[in-house]
Amino acid sequence: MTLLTVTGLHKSFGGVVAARDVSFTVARGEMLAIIGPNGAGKSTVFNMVGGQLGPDRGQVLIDGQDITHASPQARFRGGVGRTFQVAQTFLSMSAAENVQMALISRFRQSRGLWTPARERHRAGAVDLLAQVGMAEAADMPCSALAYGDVKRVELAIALAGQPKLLLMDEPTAGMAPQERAALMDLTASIAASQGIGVLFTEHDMDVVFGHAARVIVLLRGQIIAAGTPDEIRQDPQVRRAYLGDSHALEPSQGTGPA
Ligand SMILES: Nc1ncnc2c1ncn2[C@@H]1O[C@H](COP(=O)(O)OP(=O)(O)OP(=O)(O)O)[C@@H](O)[C@H]1O
Repeated sequence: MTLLTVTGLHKSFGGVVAARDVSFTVARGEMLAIIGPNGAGKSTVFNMVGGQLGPDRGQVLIDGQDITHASPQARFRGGVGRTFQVAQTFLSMSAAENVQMALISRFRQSRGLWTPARERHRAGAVDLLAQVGMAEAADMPCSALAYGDVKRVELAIALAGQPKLLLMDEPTAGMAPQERAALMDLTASIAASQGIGVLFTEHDMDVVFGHAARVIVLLRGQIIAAGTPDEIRQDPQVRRAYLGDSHALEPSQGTGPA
């Protein structure tokens, strides 16, 4: 069932057309990757879905609701969540406290005002940490966690907002190959079991081909191919777009799909 519908998005910066008539959909539970060479327009499209950038024309619908001109905050309330980079996690706070902060912010108007801050949403936070395999580390400061574990906490923080659509910008940047596969396997299984659509940008082709259900390829602002990882890997136009870097489309040894 379709969750996100993007139709005819267009954006130019001066003379540069960064996105040209971009249309695609994301279904509930589906992992969709946006790829393309440097400057292809990935961030531009991603930010028009997230609300950080307004399109010149085109439309973004979530669950049939037109959010084209909604602020990032309004989109968040409408079910568009986003994972944030490690810098925005409070490293001195414990894993549980970080997730509690996200829950407090989600429920801020209504509940728990008589509960001491330390206990507020503690159970909910531990439950979310359990979903990402981090319940045991609930009371450890994030600064003491391995990088891959911080990424799991970030995923739990994003899930605290109960997103229908999760936007992940380069989710595995800076991670070791085995950690990348584990994080993306976890994301895919949570997305499938909770019916969350995931839209992600990624430079690592092992992550893309191993974990996306579908891939769209941008070149100079336009979608030149859309399909399953196998279809994309074989597509002559895609291979030409990556010319000079065609090894990028081949799986690297020992780090392929889990
Ligand atoms: N704020 C801006 N002002 C001017 N030009 C911009 C701006 N943002 C993007 N562009 C241009 O739009 C085009 C698409 O950029 P975008 O960042 O979306 O590509 P990308 O695929 O995300 O690239 P990368 O993989 O290098 O991050 C590029 O030519 C870029 O220089």
